[in-house]
Amino acid sequence: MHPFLKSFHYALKGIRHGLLTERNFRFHAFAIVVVSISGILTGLNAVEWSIIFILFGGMTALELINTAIEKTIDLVTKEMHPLAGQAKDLAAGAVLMFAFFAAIIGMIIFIPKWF
Ligand SMILES: Nc1ncnc2c1ncn2[C@@H]1O[C@H](COP(=O)(O)OP(=O)(O)OP(=O)(O)O)[C@@H](O)[C@H]1O
Repeated sequence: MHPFLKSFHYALKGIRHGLLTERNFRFHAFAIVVVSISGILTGLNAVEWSIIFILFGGMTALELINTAIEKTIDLVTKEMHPLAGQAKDLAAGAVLMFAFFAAIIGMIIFIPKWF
């Protein structure tokens, strides 16, 4: 297989693994479907769709990175260690920060169109 196709294949394997095993990733995938249907029904313009797609990409990418960090820490140590806990909490905090601001942006885009 061509090296480029190989990396693409591994990346798809990672996304598939996330979908099959990570509850949070499945939640984000579900949210993408719900927001996309709402966007179609609401009638967003090109700029609004572009912002929404950036949020979809950012949110799912961050969730996958968070999972990768969790797995790396679990590989490095099975012991309880304050640094391991902090690293996991920081990665989870990064996801939460993005999700919080994504929700605010979503409200800024959708709410004025509904009322
Ligand atoms: N090796 C460790 N040392 C210290 N604290 C840890 C360690 N592993 C996990 N923790 C603490 O427990 C929390 C939850 O850990 P972890 O995310 O691995 O469990 P989980 O509940 O299975 O998460 P998820 O459902 O997202 O897979 C971490 O955020 C961290 O605070």
